[in-house]
Amino acid sequence: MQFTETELQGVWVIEPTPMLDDRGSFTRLFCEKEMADCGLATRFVQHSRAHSIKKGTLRGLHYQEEPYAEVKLVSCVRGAIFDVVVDLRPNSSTRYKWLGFELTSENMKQLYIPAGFAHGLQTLTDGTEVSYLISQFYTPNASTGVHYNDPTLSIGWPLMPTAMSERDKSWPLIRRRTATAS
Ligand SMILES: Cc1cn([C@H]2C[C@H](O)[C@@H](COP(=O)(O)OP(=O)(O)O[C@H]3O[C@@H](C)C(=O)[C@@H](O)[C@H]3O)O2)c(=O)[nH]c1=O
Repeated sequence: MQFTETELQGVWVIEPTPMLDDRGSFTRLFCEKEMADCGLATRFVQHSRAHSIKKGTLRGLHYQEEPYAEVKLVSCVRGAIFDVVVDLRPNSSTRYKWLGFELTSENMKQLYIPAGFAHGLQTLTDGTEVSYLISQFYTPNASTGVHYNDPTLSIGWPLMPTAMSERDKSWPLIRRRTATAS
């Protein structure tokens, strides 16, 4: 496995190293030791999977408030997605910066997202399946979000959204959220 930290400190791309032979391949997707050697979390308490029917489906941008903030290890096991992380850490020099990565069943890349980030994705194919390893239990009362089209972020989504939850359409803008908090 190849671990590469991105320009957002704490966000890593993990690329597999398939071992090929006449039968096909064998690919390690998780290694506690290799993760720990990079200083990454290794304890995940839930493994979830999301199926999206249509290309262009948009989910996010989600996170859980402290003390339920999650680390996520995301991969696309069928089809392809544009996977987005947004730095929301109050004291970060890259606060409100975002990055997008193409994760596909072919490239088997995984995105490691630390606590303090919002996460979202858009499907690039029909019939997409996304896998999440998550470090915290799902806590609906702590579960919140940021609007996918927030002008503070200006995320370059690749497609017009074709399907979204009502909840995701109605997340507040960062500016409104900050004003309410202060
Ligand atoms: C996220 C989640 C949802 N649910 C339930 C709540 C609801 O009835 C149904 C669908 O939930 P949502 O609409 O929140 O699903 P979705 O919009 O796919 O939420 C996911 O979005 C991406 C971007 C993430 O980063 C994930 O962590 C997760 O938040 O599943 C759980 O039971 N456990 C979970 O961990």
